[in-house]
Amino acid sequence: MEGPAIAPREAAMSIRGLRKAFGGQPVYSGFDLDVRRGDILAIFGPNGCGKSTLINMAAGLLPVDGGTILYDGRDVRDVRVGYVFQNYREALFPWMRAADNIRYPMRRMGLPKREIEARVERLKAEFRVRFDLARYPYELSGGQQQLVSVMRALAVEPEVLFLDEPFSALDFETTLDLRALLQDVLKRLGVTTLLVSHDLEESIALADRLLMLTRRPTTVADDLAVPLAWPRTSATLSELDFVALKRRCLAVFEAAVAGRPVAA
Ligand SMILES: Nc1ncnc2c1ncn2[C@@H]1O[C@H](COP(=O)(O)OP(=O)(O)OP(=O)(O)O)[C@@H](O)[C@H]1O
Repeated sequence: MEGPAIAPREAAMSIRGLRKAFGGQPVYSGFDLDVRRGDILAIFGPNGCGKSTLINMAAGLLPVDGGTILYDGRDVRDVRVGYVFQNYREALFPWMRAADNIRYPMRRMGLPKREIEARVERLKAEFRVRFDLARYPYELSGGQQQLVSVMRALAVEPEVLFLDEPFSALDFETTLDLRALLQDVLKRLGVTTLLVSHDLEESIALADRLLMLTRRPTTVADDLAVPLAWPRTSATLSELDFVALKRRCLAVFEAAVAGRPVAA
């Protein structure tokens, strides 16, 4: 029997009653969140409100103190995840050539060599890579290294992708290039993505949905759909809908930083 023409977009990720504290100071105390399959969710909020903590727990890198984080009912250990760290300099294995960095998680998965090479070639084409992947990370620019990190994260064909400040260590030109490539690939693959960014414009430009957080103990200050057409280009940033969204987000952010309620 054939499946439905349009796949149902039920919750891919479901967080219920999440609790986390550091040194007795609560970061999350009873936090809930649902993320639909294929959505790009940007998480934005004041410094230290717990954005990295949230995606690290969701990615299974950090234990929760209480509550559940499930992916269609599955624990994160049973889900293929990709993770791109902020600091590309520390994220890649320096003793491995770029291509071997990308192959590494696929080798760990036990994929056949032929499949590994096919995926490397596919990623090279997807990201229009023109530099030599036989080089070592130190022989590549920052943007090229971060691109290799992104390719490595996608090589496992993740069900969920976590991006923690993926562009923050890059110059503006490289950021724009990598952002454009990434949105293109993510939208085509339809991979559920959680993005932490300190840049409000970037968060809006890349997201289907923007989650604004409060100061600790962290709650949701606002949860906005970003119904702007894809692809989003530099022209998108001056469109009226974009500017209106940004204005609203700024008001929410200022209220969150000041610890006061947001005006309706
Ligand atoms: N391993 C840890 N031990 C103790 N405190 C921690 C630890 N990790 C995070 N924290 C604290 O928990 C809070 C949330 O940290 P987190 O890095 O998640 O915030 P963030 O919103 O990502 O911050 P930023 O905007 O500065 O990147 C901060 O106050 C931080 O100091």
